[in-house]
Amino acid sequence: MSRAFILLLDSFGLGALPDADKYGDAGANTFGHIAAWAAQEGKPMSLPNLEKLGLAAAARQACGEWAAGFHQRDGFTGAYGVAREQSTGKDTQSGHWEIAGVPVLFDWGYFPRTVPSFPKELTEKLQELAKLPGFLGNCHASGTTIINELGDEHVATAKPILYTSADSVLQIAAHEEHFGLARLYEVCEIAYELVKPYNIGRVIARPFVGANGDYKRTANRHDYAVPPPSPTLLDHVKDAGGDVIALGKISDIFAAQGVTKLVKGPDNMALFDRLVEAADSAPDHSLTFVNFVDFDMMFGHRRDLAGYANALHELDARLPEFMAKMKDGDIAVITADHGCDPSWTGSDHTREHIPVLFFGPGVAPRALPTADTFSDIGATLAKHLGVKPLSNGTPLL
Ligand SMILES: O=P(O)(O)O[C@H]1O[C@H](CO)[C@@H](O)[C@H]1O
Ligand SMILES: [Mn+2]
Ligand SMILES: [Mn+2]
Repeated sequence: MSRAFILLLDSFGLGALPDADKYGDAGANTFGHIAAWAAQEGKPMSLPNLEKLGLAAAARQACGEWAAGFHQRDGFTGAYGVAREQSTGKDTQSGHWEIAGVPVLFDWGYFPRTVPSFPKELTEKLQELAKLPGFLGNCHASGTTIINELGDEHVATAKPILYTSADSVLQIAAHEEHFGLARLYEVCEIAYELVKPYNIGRVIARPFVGANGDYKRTANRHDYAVPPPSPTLLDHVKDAGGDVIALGKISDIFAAQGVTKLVKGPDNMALFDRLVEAADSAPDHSLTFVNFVDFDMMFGHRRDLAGYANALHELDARLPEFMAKMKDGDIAVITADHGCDPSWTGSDHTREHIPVLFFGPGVAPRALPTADTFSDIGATLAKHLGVKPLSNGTPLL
């Protein structure tokens, strides 16, 4: 058997990158600040399985300090280190594509922090083509906050809520029942075509339900993402005849390029169930790639330290279940795509190192040098699977 598994904890950064000051993120540290908060609260974190793989030692490599409550110096079972981002952004697509061998070296388009945030030509055209009465929002916002602020007016007027963030995104929130889910998707498809000249990475449909100032997003989010500009690890595996199993939002992030099987799940633990199933059934020469989105969406952006810590504990507790399913010749890596420090100002991502924790029956435990690009992860897996080498990155093992 020769299979590969990528377990990506969306936003699980291990400390600011050397260039973080350019992003307003000098000193950001997703893991470090969660651990410090937990220790201060008198309930220090314990992630025995991740720590054994080298998580805490890797975090120390990134930021020079032990995370509060963590200190394992030997007895590791994984090959551990950290990686620096070569892409110019700190967004999900840049992080994932770079891991898969395609760093984003061009600049994404971003919408300014003004109100309105979107160019008039764009909103006018969208209003006309989608036959809408107008828009609400048209600003930078946190998605959960803005639906509660503007939800009543949206229901009353049928004007969708348009917003963006520090990412290269145009997000459209609308009520699933009053506005209609199919209608929201239709508006997003039109918007996806219209944002092309602005070099925007994704249009995201953000359906919600509820009434009277109390609204909640549903699991029917849909991302309309631009495809990676050149072949990624996923394409290389698929081209070599291997299965590429995308769990959670992976298929959206790669615009389905290189994906042979897509499995969604409502939350981290459901996705972990799907991962364990994939470990059982994925064929030889396959790549299984899972994105655990709750870390970012539910806790990082929401600046919820307790929720993030709890989600880490939950994931750590289930790792042995996955490990028990690994077969000879399998390799897995635990990593992330960027940071989203829940102690940081604002609600956006933070520019950080990501963890690189390789493990599996044939992986000799060791410390790895800091990787200069996330692509070293994909390059390592391409080598392991014996597929065409990636155009970026050097194998770490
Ligand atoms: O505040 P919400 O809507 O969750 O937005 C977040 O989700 C988007 C996509 O991951 C990012 O751009 C980020 O801003
Ligand atoms: Mn992300
Ligand atoms: Mn995010």
